[in-house]
Amino acid sequence: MATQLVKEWTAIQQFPAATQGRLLELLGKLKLENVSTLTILVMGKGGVGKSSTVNSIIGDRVVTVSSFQSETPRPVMVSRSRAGFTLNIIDTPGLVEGAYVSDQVLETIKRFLLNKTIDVLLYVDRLDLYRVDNLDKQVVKAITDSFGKEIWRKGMVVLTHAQFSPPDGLNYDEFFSKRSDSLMKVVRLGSRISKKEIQDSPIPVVLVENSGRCDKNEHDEKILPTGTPWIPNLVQIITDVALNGSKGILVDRKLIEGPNPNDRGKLFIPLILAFEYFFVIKRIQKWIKDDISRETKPSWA
Ligand SMILES: Nc1nc2c(ncn2[C@@H]2O[C@H](COP(=O)(O)OP(=O)(O)OP(=O)(O)O)[C@@H](O)[C@H]2O)c(=O)[nH]1
Repeated sequence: MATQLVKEWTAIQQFPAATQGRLLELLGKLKLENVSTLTILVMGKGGVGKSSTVNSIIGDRVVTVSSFQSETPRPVMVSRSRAGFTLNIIDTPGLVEGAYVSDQVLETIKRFLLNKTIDVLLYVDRLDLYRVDNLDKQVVKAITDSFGKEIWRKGMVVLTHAQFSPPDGLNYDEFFSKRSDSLMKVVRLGSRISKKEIQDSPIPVVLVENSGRCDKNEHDEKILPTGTPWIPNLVQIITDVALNGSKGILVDRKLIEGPNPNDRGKLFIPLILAFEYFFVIKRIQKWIKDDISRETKPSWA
């Protein structure tokens, strides 16, 4: 297995002093809790801003951002170390091809993750969209089927394009809450997590604005329309999820080669055949027999 190149996280110095200070504070908090490595998995549909978010967190253009569907559908892990702490971020290709979740892309991601432990899952989508549909549910379901329902205990929803003005004078907070509610519903349905489980351990929804034209505060930090500097806020919530007490997800062979949930139905095939035999075929045979016996024979027979 190729050794992962861990570079020094020098790009952290590109952040304004206030952001840098906050990030170092958060890394210190993780180290205090004996967490010296953090592996973040970034997943979602294509073009939603996964790679841009990875670049924003690192503070450098470490992965390619494209307005078009990426040409090399392979996951990439970026590793950076700072003061004895290692941050790994795994960027993955969009999960949707055409109108379906691509099994091939999923398989590539699973193989790439073999023997890695996922500490945090960033499920990325855009804020500036109005609808969720069955495909969103299928994407969440595919992640759940691949890594188990527990992955969502380490999950957070990241909404890009946060510097967006809702139409028709709609209130920003109201728009955000509607969008996050509808996405959370999809996450709940696709992950088979009950309402109660979500209430007990909510999945955080975090806003991100990767555009170079993002507004800044007086400390030169990129801010959300609400005024919150979003990079420290995002890393703060990543830290909270990392330290939330649930175990990280170890992607081992058993997990990726385990029973394909799509095969589960196959167990019922003998039962269905037996049902068909006794309740359908037998019944039809009986009807035919009864019909023959009831038939009046013609006089010449
Ligand atoms: N305005 C704005 N544009 C963004 C934001 N995030 C990403 N973009 C743009 O959206 C396009 C797609 O971004 P990517 O980061 O490549 O998206 P992706 O999800 O990694 O895409 P795939 O690699 O195809 O899966 C690029 O043109 C980005 O510049 C954001 O927060 N705000």
